[in-house]
Order: sequence, then C-alpha cells, then structure tokens
Amino acid sequence: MTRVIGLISGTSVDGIDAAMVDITGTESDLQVEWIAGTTYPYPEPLRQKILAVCAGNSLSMAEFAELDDAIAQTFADAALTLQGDNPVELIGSHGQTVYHRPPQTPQLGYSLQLGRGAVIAQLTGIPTITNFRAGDIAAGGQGAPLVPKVDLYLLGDRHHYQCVQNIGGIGNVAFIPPQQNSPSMGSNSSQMLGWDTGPGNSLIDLAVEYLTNGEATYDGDGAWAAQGLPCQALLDHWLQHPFFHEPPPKSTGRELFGWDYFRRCLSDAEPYSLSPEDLLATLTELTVEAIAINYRSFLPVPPSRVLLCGGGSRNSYLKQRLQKRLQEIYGQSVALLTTDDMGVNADFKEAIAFAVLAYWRQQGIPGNLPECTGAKVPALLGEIHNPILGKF
Ligand SMILES: Nc1ncnc2c1ncn2[C@@H]1O[C@H](COP(=O)(O)OP(=O)(O)OP(=O)(O)O)[C@@H](O)[C@H]1O
Ligand SMILES: CC(=O)N[C@H]1[C@@H]2OC[C@@H](O2)[C@@H](O)[C@@H]1O[C@H](C)C(=O)O
Repeated sequence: MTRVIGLISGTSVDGIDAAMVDITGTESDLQVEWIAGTTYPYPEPLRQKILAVCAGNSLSMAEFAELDDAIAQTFADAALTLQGDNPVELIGSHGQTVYHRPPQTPQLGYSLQLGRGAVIAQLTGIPTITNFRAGDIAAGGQGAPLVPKVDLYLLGDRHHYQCVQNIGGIGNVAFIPPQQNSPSMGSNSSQMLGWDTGPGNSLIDLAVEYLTNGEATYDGDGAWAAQGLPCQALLDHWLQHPFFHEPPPKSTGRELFGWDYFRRCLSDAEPYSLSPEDLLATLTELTVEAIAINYRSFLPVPPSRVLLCGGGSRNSYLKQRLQKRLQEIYGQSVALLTTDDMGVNADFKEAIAFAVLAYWRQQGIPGNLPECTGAKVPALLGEIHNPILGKF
C-alpha cells in the first residue's frame, strides 16, 4: 500500500485540489482508498497573475521563474497541510497549466504546467512526480486527456457502455465499453475513447465575472441561467466552431475558449440584446450542446450511463439540460449520474487521478492511453524529483 497525495489546479484556476489516497494493485486490480481531500484557494494576487498569463499576457524570464516558484510553493503548502500527521510517501502534482498547444503533424504538441517538482520535493521532503503531459506529447500525443486510463480502472463496469464526463473549465469525456473487470481477465482499453469536448464552465464563469464586475466567479447551481432562455440562433452560430466537429483525438484549453473567445461571444450576442439571464442560459446550452454534438458524432454506440464529475456536476440547471438533450439525441433515457454515485469523489477525481498516475510512474507502468491521446505508444508519464537533502 502506498499513501499518495495528488495535486491539481485545473483550467478554472479556482485553487488547488489535493487528495490523499492509499493505493494498492496495479491496473485491473487497482484499489484506491480515499483518505482526505481539500481545495486550497490561490491567494487572489497569484490567481490574477495566472489568469493574465493564460490570457496571453507576456512575462519576463525573471517574472516567469517567480511565478513558477510561487505556484510550486502554494502546491507544497497544500500538500503539507493535507498531510498533517499522516506520513505520505509520494506526491503526484499536475501543476497549473498556463499554455497548451495540441500537436499539428509533424509539429509536436506543447503543454506547460507550472509548479516545478524540485521545489515541491524540497519543501515537503516527499518524492514528487510532475510534468505528466510531456511523455505523451513526445510520443506524438495530445498530452491530454490523461485521466481516462484511471477512469477505466476505477469506473469500468461489466455491463454498461459508460461516459465519464468531466465538466471543469474545459470538458472531457472517457468512453468506457463494458469490461471484464476482474484481475484474472484484465481490463481492456482497446475500445476506449477519450477527448476534450470543448468549453465546460470556462465561458459561463467569464460571463458571470463580466456581468458582476468581478463580484462573483461562477453561476451557483446554474440559478442565474435557469431564469433565462437560450437564444437558438446564437447557439447555432457558435456551434459552427471547428473544434466541435473535429474528430478525436483532440484537446483544448483557455487558448481557444478563454477571454478572447468570450469577447467574440459578447459581440455576436449584441444584435440579440439578450438579458444577462439569457446570455448565461445560451452559454450553458453551448456547454451542453458541445457535449451532445461530440457524443452524437464520435461515439460508436450510445452510452447507457453518463457519470459526471468536475464542478459542472454541481450545476443542476446544466445537468437538467444535458439530461434532456441526451434523451433527444438518443431517443431513450440515458442515466445521468455523478462519479460520487460510483464511489469516486466527483470534486477530486482529477486530483485522485494524478496520485494514481504518480504511483504508476513509480511502478514503471505507462499512464496514457494512445487510443485517447493519439500517442504512438503507451508512455511512462512524469518526472521524478527526490528530495536530495531531506526537508530543509
Ligand atoms: N455549485 C456549483 N454550481 C455551479 N457551478 C459550479 C459549482 N461548483 C463549481 N462549479 C463550477 O465548476 C468550476 C470548477 O470546476 P473544476 O474545479 O472541476 O474545474 P477545473 O478542474 O479547474 O477545470 P479542468 O477540469 O478543465 O482542469 C467553477 O469554476 C464553477 O464554474
Ligand atoms: C492541458 C490541460 O491541462 N488540459 C486539461 C484541461 O482540463 C480538462 C481538459 O482540459 C483535460 O483534458 C485536461 O486535464 C485532465 C486532467 C486530463 O488530462 O485528463
């Protein structure tokens, strides 16, 4: 048994999700026991710096180094606070994505996560694995999504075709066909699929921030959007975005669905004189429709079950719209649940996944699924940083 802390701050840049888990087994016999988890908000000035960099603001090299270290320090603090008196053997830290460029053959992709492992290992005294996306990218992959292999072993089911749908800042899906999920039979990844579906909450959050002059950062439970009506003409226009129609493997980020895109959405919306409620309802519908289009276009069979995770799984208006849309496209009821219902905490699934990816790296087990990322081969993911002089 290995006690591992997984750390990630996602594209919402809302803080560091930290999960402490006990891991045994390897792949089809993988067992992950939840011990504890918390979200550590970034100090607001640091959050603003990260958002500015994600929006394309430039930095000097000295500022870059300062930002990288500040993020590493905050991640280390999160790990130490969560660890408390429970000794942890390993940290898997995703870090903070500040730039992601999918590959364009023959050019490899590029994905930059800040919060360097050497600093986290030094400050915590705990071996730390970071830079998980580089190995997949070097193998020709998108570098994302990486969580589907963990989804396969934690959530694979004997009978159901399942989609595990993350709705974070960006959305991603893992499609898992029925598995012979026993240690003797092994799980089969060959028919798995996984890719980024487009905006998750990113545009909704930007709209809330814009509409409230920064007073609020998200639409709690979708309560604001629920009072509006989606504008179909605007939605049809937005849905022409090529990303939604591009076949997988594909990945995206705030480079495509960040401030610039939101500003374009606002100017597209101008002729319709939408109320704030209608604007939010239309942006929420865009997230729902992006998921629906991706499923309809790229899944080989309808899922019988969709398991939601990420912050969007807490938005009951969005869930209600998604349930309706899935019913419409498949003409049958698709069970819409959350990963909580399957025993995997929907708020911390990504943090748990990076704990597992670190554990796999330590054991020499590849972490990517080439069928999801487009990599040519399964690859060992992550760089190992051992605390050289212990904690000092
Ligand atoms: N109760 C809630 N009601 C509505 N939306 C919520 C609620 N809780 C969280 N969210 C949304 O979820 C977002 C955060 O989700 P999450 O932490 O899964 O994203 P992330 O991990 O940063 O992104 P990604 O998965 O793209 O890396 C918030 O910014 C907010 O928009
Ligand atoms: C570059 C990057 O950080 N991508 C994230 C982002 O957030 C959601 C979506 O886009 C996802 O595919 C990916 O992260 C998850 C953790 C993954 O790799 O599976």
